[in-house]
Amino acid sequence: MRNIKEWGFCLNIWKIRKCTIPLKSRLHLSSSEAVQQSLLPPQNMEKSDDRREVVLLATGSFNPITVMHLRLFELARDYLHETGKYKVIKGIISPVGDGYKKKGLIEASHRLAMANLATKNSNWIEVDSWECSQKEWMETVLVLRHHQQKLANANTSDSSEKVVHKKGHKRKRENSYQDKTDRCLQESKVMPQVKLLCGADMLESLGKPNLWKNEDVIEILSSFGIVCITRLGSNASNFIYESDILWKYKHMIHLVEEWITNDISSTKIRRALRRGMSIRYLVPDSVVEYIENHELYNERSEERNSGIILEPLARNSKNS
Ligand SMILES: Nc1ncnc2c1ncn2[C@@H]1O[C@H](COP(=O)(O)OP(=O)(O)OP(=O)(O)O)[C@@H](O)[C@H]1O
Ligand SMILES: NC(=O)c1ccc[n+]([C@@H]2O[C@H](COP(=O)(O)O)[C@@H](O)[C@H]2O)c1
Ligand SMILES: [Zn+2]
Repeated sequence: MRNIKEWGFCLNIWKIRKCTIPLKSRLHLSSSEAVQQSLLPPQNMEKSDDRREVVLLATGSFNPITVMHLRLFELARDYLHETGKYKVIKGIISPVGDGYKKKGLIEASHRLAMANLATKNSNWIEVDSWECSQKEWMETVLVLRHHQQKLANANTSDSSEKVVHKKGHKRKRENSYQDKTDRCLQESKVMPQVKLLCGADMLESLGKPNLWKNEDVIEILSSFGIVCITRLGSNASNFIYESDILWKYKHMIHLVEEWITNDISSTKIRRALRRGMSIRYLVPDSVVEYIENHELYNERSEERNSGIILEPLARNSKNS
């Protein structure tokens, strides 16, 4: 754990480094002169990338996963990259646990398996089973915190590995001024930010009484941020305008327009399956095959949790 003094130290060094960049022009140095004087990195060194690294986390039922769920990630990544400020390093699909008690929600093991099949060909989207392997349904803010913490842990172990490596080479510089500075700079820059990825209907659900706690919405917005993809039937920008909380944190919401509109939803996929209609090209082929092999989604599965109150509603109305 870094103490306040050390953070202050990092900040000062960062300020000093920032100041060295315009220094080059003030001193009228050529690039090679500046390199010699360590003001600029040499040409053959990798250019520094100031973009904030982002991990996109999509939560939901994925009952079953559709091609639209996968599109959300591609749209969000393109959008964030186009801002020039962010670099998306990973996408995570986190299916909700069975304790969510949504009508028609089939077992998490099947939803997880289908999501794994659907993302098999992606080199950046993965599926995480942590949320759905919990005994009880959990608030989305806890899932975001979990993944942010995981990144923080990975980051810390990365930097200790670097120290071990240096020790191995008998370069015991880790306590030196330069080393501390480099580690501070690396850690504060490298630490990626988890952001919640959702469709406009999920954003609108934030306003439903008893579904989300106000403090959770505030934490999601202020500590993580939301990337929201427009969806037919929802008006995200109007919802942001009408909600005082969302309006206050609108700078933490990235609204992404899907121009190639497509009204695919898991509800419609399940409906088609109940009616014996094809779902080919709406979900990946491997998922179609999995559904057929396991005979998922029928009249009976649609009645699962029927008459049971959705867990967040039950929990929040109990506590209010
Ligand atoms: N066509 C779509 N456009 C935009 N967002 C979508 C679309 N389909 C799903 N999403 C988003 O994907 C996330 C997971 O959604 P979910 O698993 O509920 O899928 P769904 O298609 O909405 O399913 P269901 O019909 O069962 O509610 C949510 O944030 C949802 O808004
Ligand atoms: N209070 C909360 O944290 C809260 C409330 C409602 C839904 N959710 C989440 O939003 C997602 C909604 O998924 P569906 O659109 O499939 O119902 C799920 O991941 C669910 O856990 C979170
Ligand atoms: Zn939905």
